[in-house]
Amino acid sequence: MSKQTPMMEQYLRIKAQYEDAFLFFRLGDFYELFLEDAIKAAKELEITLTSRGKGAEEDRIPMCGVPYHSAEQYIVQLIKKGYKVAICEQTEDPQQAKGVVKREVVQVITPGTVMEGNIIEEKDNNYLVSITPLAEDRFGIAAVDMTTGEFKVTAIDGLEGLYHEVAVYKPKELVIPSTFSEDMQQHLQKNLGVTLSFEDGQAVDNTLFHKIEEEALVKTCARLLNYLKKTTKRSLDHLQPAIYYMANEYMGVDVHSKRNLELVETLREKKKQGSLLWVLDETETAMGGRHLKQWIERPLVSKDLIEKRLSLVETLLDRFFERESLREQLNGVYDLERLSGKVAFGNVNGRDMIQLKRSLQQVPQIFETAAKLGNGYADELIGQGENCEGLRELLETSLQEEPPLSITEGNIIKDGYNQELDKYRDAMRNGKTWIAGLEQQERAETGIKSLKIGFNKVFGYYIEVTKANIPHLPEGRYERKQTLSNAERYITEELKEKETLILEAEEKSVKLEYELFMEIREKVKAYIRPLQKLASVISTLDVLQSFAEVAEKNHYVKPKVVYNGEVKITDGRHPVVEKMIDEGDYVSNDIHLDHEQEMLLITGPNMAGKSTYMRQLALISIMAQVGSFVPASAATLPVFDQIFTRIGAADDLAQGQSTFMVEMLETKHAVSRATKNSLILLDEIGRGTSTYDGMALAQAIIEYIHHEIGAKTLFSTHYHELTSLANDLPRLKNVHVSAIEEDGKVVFLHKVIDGAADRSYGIYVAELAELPPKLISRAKTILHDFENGDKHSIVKEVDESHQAFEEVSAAVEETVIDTSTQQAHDMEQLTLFGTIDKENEEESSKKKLSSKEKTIVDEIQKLNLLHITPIQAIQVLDELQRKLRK
Ligand SMILES: Nc1ncnc2c1ncn2[C@@H]1O[C@H](COP(=O)(O)OP(=O)(O)OP(=O)(O)O)[C@@H](O)[C@H]1O
Repeated sequence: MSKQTPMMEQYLRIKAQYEDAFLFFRLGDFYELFLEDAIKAAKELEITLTSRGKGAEEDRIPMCGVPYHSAEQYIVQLIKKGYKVAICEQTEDPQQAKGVVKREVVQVITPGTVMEGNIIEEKDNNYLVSITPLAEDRFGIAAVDMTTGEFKVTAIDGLEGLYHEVAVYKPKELVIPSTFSEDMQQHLQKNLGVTLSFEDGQAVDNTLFHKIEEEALVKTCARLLNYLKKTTKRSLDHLQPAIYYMANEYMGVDVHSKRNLELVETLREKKKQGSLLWVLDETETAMGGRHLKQWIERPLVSKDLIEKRLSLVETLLDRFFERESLREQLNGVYDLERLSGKVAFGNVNGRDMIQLKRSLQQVPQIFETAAKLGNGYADELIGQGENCEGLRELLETSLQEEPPLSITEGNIIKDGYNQELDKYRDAMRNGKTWIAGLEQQERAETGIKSLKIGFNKVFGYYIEVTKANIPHLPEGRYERKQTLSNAERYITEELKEKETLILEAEEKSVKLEYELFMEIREKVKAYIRPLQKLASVISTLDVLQSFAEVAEKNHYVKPKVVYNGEVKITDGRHPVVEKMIDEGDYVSNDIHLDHEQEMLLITGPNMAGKSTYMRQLALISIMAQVGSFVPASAATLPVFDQIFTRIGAADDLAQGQSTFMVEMLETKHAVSRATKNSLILLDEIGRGTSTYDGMALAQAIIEYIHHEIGAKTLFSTHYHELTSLANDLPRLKNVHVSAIEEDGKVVFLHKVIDGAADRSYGIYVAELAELPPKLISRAKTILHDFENGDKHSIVKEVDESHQAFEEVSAAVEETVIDTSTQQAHDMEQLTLFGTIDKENEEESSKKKLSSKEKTIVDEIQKLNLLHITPIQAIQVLDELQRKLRK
C-alpha cells in the first residue's frame, strides 16, 4: 500500500470492503477496474486489458474500463453470469476537490437485487431468498422480489423440504448466515445453482414484519432486508409487509414432479412452449403472466377458494362480450408492480409515469366491466382494489403526453400545472415570436431577402447575411460574431438582450421541471401500497379471464370439486399433448378412482400412451386446483394434498446419482410423505435393475401403498406378472392401453381399457426407431425363444447362438454337397444367406437338378437364417434330408 498513489490507496481501501464484487471505480467518464478484477472482467466481458503506472511491466497495475454511459450493458453481462458489481462513484465535484476526489460505493448490484437493464423477463419474478436455521432441522425461508415488492416468509422442516421450498422460487441468489458449514454451502450451490451471499446483521425493521408473530421468522426476514439495505443503499418503500404462509396451504408438488410434469417449462429445453403454463397463458398483462405462473407453482387446497375462482371463470366464459371488453381494457394496463418498484427505487422517468397514468385510466372501466358480471368473487375483488383516482388526476394534470426518456432535459410537465413554469415558458415562446418578427423587420429595413436569424449552442442567436449582401448592411448596428465561407453572422444589442432573457428562461424552466418531476415522484410514492393492491386485483382478474379464454378455445369443462376422494373424468385429454398433435387426433380417456378402486395398474405396449395417461390425471388435477377448467367432457375431482411422480427420464445424473438410485429416492419421497389424499404416479418402477429385483420391488411398493397409505395411485409396468396382483389387492384394478396388429404393423389406439395387456410390441417400437435390421431380426428370434418356454437357458443360448448358427450353416452346406458332387460344384456360388451371386449361373445350375432337388434348393434359398433359431434350423435341415431320402 505504501508504494501506491493516493488514488490507488483509496481504491484498495474501498475494494477491501467489497471483495466478492467487481468494483466499478468511477474515473471521469469511465468506470475502471484494477488488478484481479481487471484481469477477470477483461476475460468475461471481452474488453482490452491495459495497465497503469510507470516502470517495469511487473510494477504496472492491470486495468480495464468501460464508458459510464454504456456501463449498464457490461454490468448486465456480469450479473447474468452470477457475479456482483459494486458501483463506486465520485461523491464530490472534482473541480472543488482538494487532493483525491471523494468516492463511495453507492450501490451493489447482485443477481437477486438487480433492477437495471431488462434482465428479468416481464412475465418472470426475480426472487432473492434467505435461509435462517430456526431449530435443529428446521429452517426459516424468506423471499423478496425487488422488482415487484412481494415479500413472503415460511418455516420448513428438514433439509429435503428446504430444497423443495427454496426451489419453488428459482432464486439466482441466496442470503445465508456466514456460520453455515462449508458442506451446507456446497450443497446449496450444487442443488440450486445460486450465487451465495452472507448476512449476519441484527437490525430489525418492524414496520414490514408486524404480521409475523414468530420471533425466529422475523429474524429470517431481517436477514433479507438487511442485505437489501446494504446492497441497494436506497429506498425500499415498495417492499410489501412480509406475508407468512405455510407450505401445506398449497398442494405439495416437489421439484422433480414439477419438472417431470413440465408445469412451467419443458424438461429438456427449459422452454415455456410445451408446458402447462404455455397452454393456460392468455393473460393480457405482465402482472397477470407472473401471477399465473405463481398459481401453477402453488395449486390451492382450499375447496372454497378453488370454487370461487372456478365460479368467476364460468361467468367470464358465459359472458363473451364482457370478457372481450375486459381483455381489451387489461391490454392497456402496464406493469403496475414494477412501475411502483421503480418509483420507490428512484429510477422512474417521464415515460414510466405516462404508463402509470394510462394504466390508471383503464381502471374505472375494468371495475365497471367486472361489476356487470354480477359474480360474487368479482365484486369481492373490486372491493379490494382502490382505483387511485387522486393519482390519476395528478398525472393527468401534470405530465405531458410524450415526455423524453431523460428527466433532466425538460418537456415533461404540462402547461398550466405550475405558474412559475408557465411564466418561463411564456418568456421563451414570446421571445421566439419576437425573434421571428425581428427577422421580418431586419429584412424590410436592409432589403436583404435572404437575411435570417438562427441559433446554435456555442454562439447563441445570430443574424446571418451572405457575403454578397454585406455591402447592403447599414453601418454600426451589427457586431460580427462568426465568419463562414460564404456568409457572416452578426449580433445586435437588441438581439443580445432578448437572447439573455430566452436562455435564462430556458435554463430555469428545465431546472424547475426537474424539481417538479421529483415532487410528483414523491407524491406517487405515497400511492405505492394502493397501487400494489390494485395490481393484485387486476392480475387476478387477468388470470381468470385467461382461464375462461383458454377454456373456450380448447373446449374445457368446469370440474366438480368433491371431498370424498372420488376421481371421475370422462373423455379426459392431456392439455399439452392435444395441442402438439393435429386437431382431433388426441384419443380421450376416462379415469375412475374412488375408495373401492384406489389404484390402477396400467399395462400396454411401449408408446401406447401410458405415461401420457398418467400425466393427464396429474395435470387435470393441478388445473382444477388452480381454478382452471379442465380438458374433459365431465370431471369430478377431489382436492389432492400432494402429487408425487416418478415419471420419465431421471435428470439428476449430473449430480452423481444413478438412475436407479434416483428412482428409489423419489419413490421413498412419495411413500414416506403421501397421505390417503395424495396422488402418486409411478411409471415403470423397478425397470432399472434386474428383472426379479425390479418386479419384487414393484410388487412390494404397490402392496405398501395399497395397505399402508391408500393414496390414489397409477402404476404403469411392463411386468405382466404384476397383473395377477389384482386378485389379491381388492382396491387395485388392471387397465391397459390398447393396440392392435394390422397387416403386420402395430396400431396404437391410445385407448385405456379394463384388464391387462397381452403383449408389449417393444421390438416393433425399436423398428420404428430404425435400429439396424440385423439387430431387430435377432431380437425377434430371441423373443420367440422366450415365448416358447426355455426362458432360463436363454442367456446361455444367446452366447452359444453364434457357434450353433455356424454349425447349422455348415451342415446345410454339407447336405447339399452330399446330394450330388456335380450339383454341389455347380452350386458353389450358393451362399448361406440364400443368395446366388450370379443369377445366370443360378438358372443354369438349377436346370441340371431334378424337380425334387430344385424344390429343396428353392427352400434353402428362401430360408432367412436371421429369422430362425439354431433349433429351428436343425428342424429344417432334418426336414430337407427326409425329403431327399424319399
Ligand atoms: N391419448 C392419446 N391420443 C393421441 N396420442 C397419444 C395419446 N397418448 C399418447 N399419445 C402419443 O403417443 C406417444 C407416446 O406416449 P407415451 O410416452 O405416453 O407412451 P408410453 O406407453 O408411456 O410409452 P413407454 O412405455 O415407451 O414409456 C406420445 O408422445 C403421444 O404423442
